[in-house]
Amino acid sequence: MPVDIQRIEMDQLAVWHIRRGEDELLIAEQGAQILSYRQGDAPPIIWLSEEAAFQQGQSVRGGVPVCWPWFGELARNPQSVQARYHGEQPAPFHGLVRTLPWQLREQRSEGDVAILEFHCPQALGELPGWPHRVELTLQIRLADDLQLSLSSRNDGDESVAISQALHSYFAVSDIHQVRVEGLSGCPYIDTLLDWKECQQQGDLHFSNETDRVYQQLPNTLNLIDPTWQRRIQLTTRGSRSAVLWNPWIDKSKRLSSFANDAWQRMACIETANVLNDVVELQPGQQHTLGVSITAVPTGF
Ligand SMILES: O=P(O)(O)OC[C@H]1O[C@@H](O)[C@H](O)[C@@H](O)[C@@H]1O
Repeated sequence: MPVDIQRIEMDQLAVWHIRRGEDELLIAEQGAQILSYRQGDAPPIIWLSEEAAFQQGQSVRGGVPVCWPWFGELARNPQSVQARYHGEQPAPFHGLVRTLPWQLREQRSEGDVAILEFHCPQALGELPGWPHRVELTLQIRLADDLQLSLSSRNDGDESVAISQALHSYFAVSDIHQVRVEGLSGCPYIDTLLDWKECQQQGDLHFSNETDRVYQQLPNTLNLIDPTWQRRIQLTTRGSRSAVLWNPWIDKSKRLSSFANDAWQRMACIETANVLNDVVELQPGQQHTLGVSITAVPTGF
């Protein structure tokens, strides 16, 4: 199967365009952000907003933004994560690296597998208000599945605590029709019910705004889409937590680069290390947060 890797420009952003047979993957160098992923002429697997803007210094809506070295609002993170930030500016939502220039360190194909590795030079002691040295890399491996591995190695001489997520937006036929399997029995925090602790019973169906932090997860989740006759399977590494998010009707109107009705076409399952699953790295220690994403046809 032929593999072709090319650098293109999308408005202000440098983007890597990878073709593997009929499959297509787009990755912006800024934030090492996957923008979209599709296999052949099937509907996309990773969703990109129709209103996405490709501007320097702005996170692109959709794809897989990297949230690091904290996830969401810093003040909601464990004290160990909060204590690492000493910035004068209010702490940005979802951390410090999603709008930074990352660098492509390596691109190669091994047989019919494409491998690209990005790193974030500023994480080595130059992030504003975050005076730690971490070698931060994202390896992207495109085979029959898409594998993402976000590695952090503490190159400093003090321990460092981080929360993080691969904030993946998945394309769905209709949010009302899909469900997430694999969560049953797991505890979760419902951020929309004043961060109440709850427990999942059965599969998750979306019927309202959803913004939950699931914990103690197994390493496989499935997003089942009967209309598109497929399930998207996520197999994770180095993670026991995930954020499940859909903004629904009202919040959609407040989001940047997001059509008012786009909530019907996407669902986020964000492979994470958050709350009691945050990562503490001693000097020299490394952690990899990984997810493999694959679409499996189902016969309904
Ligand atoms: O608009 P942003 O910064 O990309 O965040 C999008 C969403 O990201 C999710 O991870 C959060 O749980 C939501 O609360 C948030 O709205």
